[in-house]
Amino acid sequence: MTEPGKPLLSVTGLRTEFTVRSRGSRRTLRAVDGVDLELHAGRTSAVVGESGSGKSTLARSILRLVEPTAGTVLVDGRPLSAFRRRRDIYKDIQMVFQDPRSSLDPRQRVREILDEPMRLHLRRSPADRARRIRELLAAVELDEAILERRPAALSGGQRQRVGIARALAVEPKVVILDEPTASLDASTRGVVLDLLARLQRENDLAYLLISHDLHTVRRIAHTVAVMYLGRVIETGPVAEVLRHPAHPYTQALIDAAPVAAHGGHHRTIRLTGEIPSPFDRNPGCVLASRCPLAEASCTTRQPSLAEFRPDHFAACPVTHRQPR
Ligand SMILES: Nc1ncnc2c1ncn2[C@@H]1O[C@H](COP(=O)(O)OP(=O)(O)OP(=O)(O)O)[C@@H](O)[C@H]1O
Repeated sequence: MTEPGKPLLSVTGLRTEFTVRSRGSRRTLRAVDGVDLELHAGRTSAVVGESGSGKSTLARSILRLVEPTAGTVLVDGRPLSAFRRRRDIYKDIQMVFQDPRSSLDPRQRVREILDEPMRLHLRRSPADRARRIRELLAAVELDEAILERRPAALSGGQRQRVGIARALAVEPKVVILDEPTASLDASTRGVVLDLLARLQRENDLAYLLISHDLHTVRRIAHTVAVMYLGRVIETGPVAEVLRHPAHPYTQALIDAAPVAAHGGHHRTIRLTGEIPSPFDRNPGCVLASRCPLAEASCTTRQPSLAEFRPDHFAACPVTHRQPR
């Protein structure tokens, strides 16, 4: 896809497998299956998909919270495997979590929550850190009175602002936003999304937005990758993919949240059944067992991403062939 400049984060062929006990034996579950992704300064790439599609495992693999089985991750051209200690990664890549109630230490006051990442990752004097804490509070529009409070004494929106300020404290290049507004009510959600967009512009941050919500994706993302059972099945600029979804799975996702289509037209796709167990894969397309358009070859050959329209890629030869 045409993007300005060199990528800040580049993921190639990322695969993450878990060995789990199932029906009395040890089996391998492939949660992320050959994902490629690029993030650019000042831009947001979203990853969407149903629960279980592998979005969180992808984020955790990038941060090395789980060890990937294969693939490479480069930050500003430098392989993550070359970082001596895992925590050195967090100087460059930070994460904003879905639920700040569980990701913020309930015993710490906000001042300690914001100071800790700077103590761990930056060599700054206490006076510098205190100045930075004031800057961070102003950036996320919180009052300094909040510094002496603990997370339980904050509203949901205030807690998530603290989570965002903590992520920005070390001046990272890349921020992974894992469902950043899922725990917030509808009115706070919009305010926090606007705040994230402003902070991105001001700091030239690259965001990886993990979400199942196409409204959020449409609001702040520039590009989107749709994941299903560990694979990216469609990717492209957000407006283009939402208006002209190529893959039956993306079409079904949009049908479930019609406002996100933003005036686009596509046939209505009804998938049958549930997302299958990641163990019961056929050698072909990951969607074949649920897809109304599936042909015989879909169960035997795994389709790869091919350009559907300019900058827009989809892994479905059936829709590529059909008149639209
Ligand atoms: N630590 C683990 N051990 C074994 N299996 C796991 C582990 N973490 C995730 N999985 C499995 O990997 C697959 C992908 O899960 P993942 O949580 O990445 O999906 P997701 O798209 O983020 O879902 P959600 O939106 O519910 O968080 C699922 O089948 C899940 O059960």
